[in-house]
Amino acid sequence: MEKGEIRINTENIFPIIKKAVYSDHEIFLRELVSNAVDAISKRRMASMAGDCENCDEPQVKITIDREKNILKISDNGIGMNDEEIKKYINQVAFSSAEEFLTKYKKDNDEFIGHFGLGFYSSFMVADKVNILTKSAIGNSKTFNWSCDGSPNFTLEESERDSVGTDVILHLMDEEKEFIEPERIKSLIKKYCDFMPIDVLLEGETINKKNPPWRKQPSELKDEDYIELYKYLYPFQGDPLLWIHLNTDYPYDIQGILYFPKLSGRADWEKGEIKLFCNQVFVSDSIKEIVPKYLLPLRGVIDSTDIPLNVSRSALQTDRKVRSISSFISKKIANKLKDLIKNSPEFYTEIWDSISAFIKIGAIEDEKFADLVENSIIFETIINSDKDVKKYLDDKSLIKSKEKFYTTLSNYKERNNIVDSKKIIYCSDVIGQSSALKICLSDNKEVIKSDPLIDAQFLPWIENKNENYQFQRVDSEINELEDKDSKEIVDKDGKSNTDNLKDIISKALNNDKVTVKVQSLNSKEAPPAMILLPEQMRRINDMGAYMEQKMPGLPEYHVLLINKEHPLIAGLNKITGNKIILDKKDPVENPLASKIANHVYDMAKLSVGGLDQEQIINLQNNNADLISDLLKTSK
Ligand SMILES: Nc1ncnc2c1ncn2[C@@H]1O[C@H](COP(=O)(O)OP(=O)(O)OP(=O)(O)O)[C@@H](O)[C@H]1O
Repeated sequence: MEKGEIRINTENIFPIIKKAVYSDHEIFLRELVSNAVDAISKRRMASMAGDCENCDEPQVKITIDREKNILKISDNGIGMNDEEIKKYINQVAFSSAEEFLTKYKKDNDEFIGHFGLGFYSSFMVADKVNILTKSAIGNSKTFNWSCDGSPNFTLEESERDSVGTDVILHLMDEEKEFIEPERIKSLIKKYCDFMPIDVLLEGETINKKNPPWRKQPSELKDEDYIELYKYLYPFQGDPLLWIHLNTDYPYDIQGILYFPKLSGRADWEKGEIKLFCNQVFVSDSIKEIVPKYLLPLRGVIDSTDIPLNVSRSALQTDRKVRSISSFISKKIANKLKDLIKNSPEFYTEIWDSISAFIKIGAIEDEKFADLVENSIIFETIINSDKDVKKYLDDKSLIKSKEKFYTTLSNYKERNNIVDSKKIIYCSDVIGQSSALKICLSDNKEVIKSDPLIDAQFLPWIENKNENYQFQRVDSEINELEDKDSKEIVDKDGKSNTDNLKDIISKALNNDKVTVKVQSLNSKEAPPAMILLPEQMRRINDMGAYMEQKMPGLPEYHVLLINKEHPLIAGLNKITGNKIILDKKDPVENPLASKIANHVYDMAKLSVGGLDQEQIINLQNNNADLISDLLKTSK
C-alpha cells in the first residue's frame, strides 16, 4: 500500500482563490477593513494581557493616490512580524483567529475572519500588493511584503513610524473605479457603517458608528428605532413594530427586526434583513437566518454565532443556523404575546398588516403555531344592540375603535361551544349580508375571516385541533320557527311548506338546486337566500383556487325560501287554488312561475351569482313581471 500527501499546485489554485471564491470585486474592501478591525481587536486583547500597548485611538484610514493608482488601507492594530507574515499571509487558508482565542482564553469569538483567505481578494482588483507592517508585540521591526499575484513574494525589512499595518493596492487598469473617492465612500457606507471603529477617507470619518442594536432597549426611544429603519430603508414609511434582539445565551445575537408596512403583496422571496458580524456588514440577502415566513421582515441581525461560508455571502446551512432561526421566531412570538397582553388596542391596529405573516408561519412551523396560538385574533361581529354593556364589560373581547376582536378559544368559551357547535364566520360582509343579519338577530357571534389566507388557515386549524370546527354564515340557517304559525294542510295531507317547495322546484326546473322552505322569523330575513353547505362550498373554493380563479357560485346549492316573508306568503296565496288542484302541471300559473324565478334570481344576485348577461335578463324579466302584476291589480 502506498501512502502520501496530496499536494496543491499553487500556480493553478491561486487564480481560483483570487477570483472564484468571491463573487463581487468590491468586497475586497470589506475583507481588508475586516482584517484591520480584527487586528485592532487583537491588539486590544493582547494589551489587556499585558503583551503590548493598546493604541490611543483605533482607526482605519483609507488613502487614495490617483497619480500612482494606489489605494491604501491602514490600521493601528496588532501588526505582524516576519514570522507571522510567513505563517498567516504566505500560507493560504491560515488564519490567526483560533490561535488568538486559545492564547488569550476567549470564549466569545469576536473576530470576523477565520478562513485565512480574505486577504487574497485584493488580487481581484490589484496586480501588485504590498503589506507594510510593524508588530505591537516586542520590539519588532517593520517588514514589507510584496506580491504581484503570482505565487512568488518578496519580504524585506522596511520603515514605518508606528505599530500597525498598511495594505497597499496597485490597482489594475480595469479596476480604476476604485480610485474614485465617491465609489470608495459609498463602499465604506455599505460595508463599514456601524463598525465600532472610525473608517476615514482623506481625513474624514465616513462611517456611522454606535449601532442602536448594541444598546439596551431601555436606552432607546421609539424615534431611535424609527430613525434607524429609515436610514436602512429610505422612502419606505414607518415600520409597524420592532423587536430588539439582545441576547448572549444561547446565542450571541444583537439586532432589531422590523415588521414593515407593506403596500400590496408581501415579498416572501426577497429577504431584506441585513446581516452583520461584529458590527461589520456581511450581506443583505441572506435568507436562511429567519424562517421563510418571516422573510418580509427587515432590520439587522448582528452575531458572531452565525456560521458564514468562505465568501461571507451565504451561510453554511447547518443545525446551528436552523436553531438560530427558530430562536428568532420564538422571540417574535414572545413579542406578540407581550403586545396582545399589554397593548391590546395597538395590537388590533397592526393586526391586519401582520396577520398573514403569523398565519402562514403557524401553518409552516408547528412550534411557532403553538407559540402564537393565543396571539391570533379575529374581528368578531356581535349584535351589540341587544346588550352592549355585557359585551363592553366582557374581558374576553378586545375592544378597539368600535370593533371587537377575539381569540378563537375566547370565542368558544364565550359562546359556550362544546362538541358539535361550530364557530360561525363571514368572509364577505356584503355578499353574505342576509345570512349575517339573520345570525346576528339570533344572537350569534360571527367572526370575520380573511377571504384569502383564512380559506387555507381555518381548514388547517380544524385539521390540527378537532375541537375547532368552522361554518360559514351562509352555509345553513337555523329554523327560527314561529311557534304560533299554523301549517295549513290540504285534503292530500300536504302543508304550505310542501306546496311551496313543489311550486318553486317546478318553476326553476333545475335539479342542481335544492329548494328548502323554512320560517325565518327575523325582520331582516329576505324572501329567499342562497345557502352553500360548508363542505360543498369548500370543494368548490378549492377547485377555483387550483385553477387560479375566483370561486363563483357553485352549481349545486340550496335555495332557502322564507315562508314568513309576505312575498312568499303571497306566492302561496295566488297558487293556492289553481296549482294545488291541478296536480298534473303545478306551474301552469305563469305568474307564479315568474315570481319563483324572480325570487331565485334576486337571491343569486345578492351573492354575486349572476353574470353580466343574466343581470340583463333579470332586468327584462323584472319589467315583464311588474307589467303582469299591474294587469292583475286593475
Ligand atoms: N491588517 C492586518 N493586521 C494584522 N494581521 C493581519 C492583517 N491582515 C491580515 N492579517 C493576518 O493574516 C491572516 C490571514 O488573513 P486573511 O484575510 O487571509 O484571512 P482571515 O481574515 O483570517 O480569514 P477570512 O478569510 O475569514 O477573512 C489573518 O488571520 C491575520 O493573522
